[in-house]
Amino acid sequence: MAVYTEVTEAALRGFLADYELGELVALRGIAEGVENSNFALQTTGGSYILTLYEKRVDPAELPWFLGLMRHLAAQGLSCPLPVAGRDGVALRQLAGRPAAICTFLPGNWPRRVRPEHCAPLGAALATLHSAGEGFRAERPNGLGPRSWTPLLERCRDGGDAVQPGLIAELDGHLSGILADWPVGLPRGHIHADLFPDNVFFLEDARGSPRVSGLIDFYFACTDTLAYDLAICLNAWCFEQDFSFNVTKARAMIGAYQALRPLSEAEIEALPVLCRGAALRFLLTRLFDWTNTPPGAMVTRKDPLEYLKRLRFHAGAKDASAYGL
Ligand SMILES: Nc1ncnc2c1ncn2[C@@H]1O[C@H](COP(=O)(O)OP(=O)(O)O)[C@@H](O)[C@H]1O
Ligand SMILES: N[C@@H](CCOP(=O)(O)O)C(=O)O
Repeated sequence: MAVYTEVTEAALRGFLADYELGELVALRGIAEGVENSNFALQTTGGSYILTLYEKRVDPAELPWFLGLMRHLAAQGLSCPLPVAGRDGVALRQLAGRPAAICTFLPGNWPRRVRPEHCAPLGAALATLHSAGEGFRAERPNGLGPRSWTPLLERCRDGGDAVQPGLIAELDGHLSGILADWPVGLPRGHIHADLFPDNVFFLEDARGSPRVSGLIDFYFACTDTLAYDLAICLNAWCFEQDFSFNVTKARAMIGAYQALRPLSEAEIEALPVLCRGAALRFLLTRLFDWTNTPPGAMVTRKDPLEYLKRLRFHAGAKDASAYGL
């Protein structure tokens, strides 16, 4: 569930009075999502998304996220555009939370990823990376390699209850990844969570999917560009039995490279970037799994799905495992 904070009609009407969006028609809570409370908002002016930022997002970072989305949208990327109130301010307060209204994007995220989704996704990722150029402010990756040791420490007590021997195995992966982690690769603003549920598609007249929008920029940060590709390889290219689908990977990387060719160093680093990306999602999922009291407002996801991915990457000798 992802409506953690309820909004009364009176509070919403008062909030909307500060915008030029017309009158309230309907507000519907959106069950999907993990981090924030999201609502589909309809006014006489159109359709929007209202987001109330919950405790896991640092309010001090919201201007950076909203600024990045505004920049990307201005570059022509289809992403939510924060809507400003009459005073020009987009980040406001509602029901005791920081809140913003963004434009509504059409399309649906793919419940089942097909190879045909992967080329448009690769192209959208490369477009996002180049659209981010020129947005001056940087945001360090709070979930980058330096965070993984303390995160694993915080999972140490409960981890082996999830799977016996898990912590020792993760200790081994973590030290290997940190030892091999590349430095000096091209950097820029990355999405850092571009999972299928954050990418909307529409089908063209011939039934081929095309990306209609990218959402959920609240993990975005300034980091290694190829690491974003590694996150997508993890999130899009494994089948339900956790076998790796190299056809999907080839399509994704090929379309990415058509817009932003990878350097030799980036290609060489791909296996360790993929290992790191798998470990990052494993650790945050494991943390939520082991540290979330029953009834808390966090949607838990299975950490072991990422252990299977991590083992695949650990066995990859070089980038040929990804079809390169
Ligand atoms: N700009 C948007 N346009 C259309 N739907 C959106 C938009 N933003 C969010 N949504 C809807 O809200 C859901 C949750 O959004 P998301 O940003 O992933 O939440 P969270 O940050 O809590 O994980 C999405 O799956 C989608 O259905
Ligand atoms: N993609 C992450 C969880 C973050 O969820 P989101 O709804 O904010 O994309 C994972 O799968 O662990």
